[in-house]
Amino acid sequence: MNVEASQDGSQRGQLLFRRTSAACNMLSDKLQHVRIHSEGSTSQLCAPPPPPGAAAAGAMSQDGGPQLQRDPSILSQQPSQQLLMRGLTIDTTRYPSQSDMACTPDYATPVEQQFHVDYDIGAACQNEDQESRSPAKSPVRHIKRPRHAAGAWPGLEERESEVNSQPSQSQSSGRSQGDGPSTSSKQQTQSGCTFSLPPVAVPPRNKSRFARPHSPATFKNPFLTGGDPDQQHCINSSMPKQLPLVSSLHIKFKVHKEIGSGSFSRVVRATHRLSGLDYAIKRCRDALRRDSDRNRWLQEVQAHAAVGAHPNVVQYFDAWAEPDMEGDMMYIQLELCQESLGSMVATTKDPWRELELIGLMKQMASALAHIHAKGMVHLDVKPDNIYSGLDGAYKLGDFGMATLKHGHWHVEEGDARYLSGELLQGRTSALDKADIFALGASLYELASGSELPKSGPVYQRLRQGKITMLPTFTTQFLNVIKTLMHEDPAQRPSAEAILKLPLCCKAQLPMASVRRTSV
Ligand SMILES: Nc1ncnc2c1ncn2[C@@H]1O[C@H](COP(=O)(O)OP(=O)(O)OP(=O)(O)O)[C@@H](O)[C@H]1O
Repeated sequence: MNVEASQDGSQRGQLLFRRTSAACNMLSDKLQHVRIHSEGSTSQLCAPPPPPGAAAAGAMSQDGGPQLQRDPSILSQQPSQQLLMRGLTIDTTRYPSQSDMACTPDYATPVEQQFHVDYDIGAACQNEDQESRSPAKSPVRHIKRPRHAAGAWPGLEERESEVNSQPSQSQSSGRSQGDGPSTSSKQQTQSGCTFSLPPVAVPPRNKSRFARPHSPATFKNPFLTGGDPDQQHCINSSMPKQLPLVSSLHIKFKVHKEIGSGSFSRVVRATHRLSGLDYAIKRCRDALRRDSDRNRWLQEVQAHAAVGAHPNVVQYFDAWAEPDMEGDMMYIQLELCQESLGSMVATTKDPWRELELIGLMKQMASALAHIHAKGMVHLDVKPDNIYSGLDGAYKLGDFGMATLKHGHWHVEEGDARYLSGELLQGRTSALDKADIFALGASLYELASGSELPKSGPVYQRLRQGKITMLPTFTTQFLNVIKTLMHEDPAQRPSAEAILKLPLCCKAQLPMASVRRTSV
């Protein structure tokens, strides 16, 4: 160490700073057993005696770190075995002998101030080039330290302690003695000073401790594969369960208010945290415990997903299941719509105009034509399941009853008010026409402004296609409704045929007339 300074007291702080930096150079890099000449005497830097002697003579610095002291009386002694500085172990037995040392006298600093070492050597070593102002060329060879994220891998501490417990490498190059930045967390200086680098991120060895959970099952969607009945029921209670700490719903979405509920589900408006888009998230009312309930939900998801995108179908986006203490919570992420026509009718008493209803018929026929073309049927068409979309179109939703047109699956009965006569009799040969009957019944309900009966003579008459004439509607329109509700399913037009009816062709799509309410 080569320090030149006057004895001017104002420069002592600077000197101390320089000395500190220079000491860092020495300690981190090269030998350094330092002899200091001061006030005509020679003293040797050494470690304080180990405990219990350490308790005496201010062996510890204020922050608890050990403090190096001058001890002229031990000039002739061998250096102590270790210097302990801020957790760094400096093995002084590896130091060169005193005769190897080249030290520069320090005439400027009072003895007490010299080498009051309570700085962080590791940090100082990193800044060695910036900090040191010694005119002597620094013999430090730079040790490249890999950038890392400490603790980036679980088990890193374990790995680090493994590395640190290895025997010290011999002093030689000043470069890392390890096998590359990915494995070595210990560095040696030329002097043999050994200090630990912060741990380098390496994958854990013990993979079993970090084994991934089972991958969930991947289901075949029978609505896409043509309806192999064996594929219909796939979810069962033996699926692996892992209770999530936080529901994906709250991880992925900011949940706002509930916007609706049905017999099986609750629906909330939620904002996707990443995209900022709003969705309707449909969640089962209670955790599902029975396989039959899980499969009913799965069938709805698969049917809705298989339908794909259509401007008059509520868009399906995603679905997931989360194990719960009680069973399984199921979620479906859907296009957000305004309220359903059913609840709109209940809240606003405005009668529907013919043009509005023709527009609705046309859009629902388009949705059904799309669904039927996919070989599927909805089987739950009703005002409660028709939504006015935010884009100004009507949307058919709720595919909980959807099934295959020509499948041999069990057909569940939908809402009795919209159920066709043949389904009541258990005839399922023309399921697509049951959707057409339900559409006719829905239009008639909106036109009449009163709820359809669930039973009784009027109920039976409607199943025979006998409807009451409504004065505010044209005969042409009412005849179309009568045809849709024809007793014989074969006499009902297909969804495609409805779109070609003169009434629909004449009418402009009254998209702007979609009744809007706030979500
Ligand atoms: N995509 C959506 N956008 C806005 N609101 C929705 C949406 N889907 C459903 N809702 C609201 O949630 C309510 C319940 O939804 P849905 O009818 O699908 O549930 P459900 O349990 O299947 O009902 P159901 O009793 O007919 O079986 C609807 O009446 C509607 O008010």
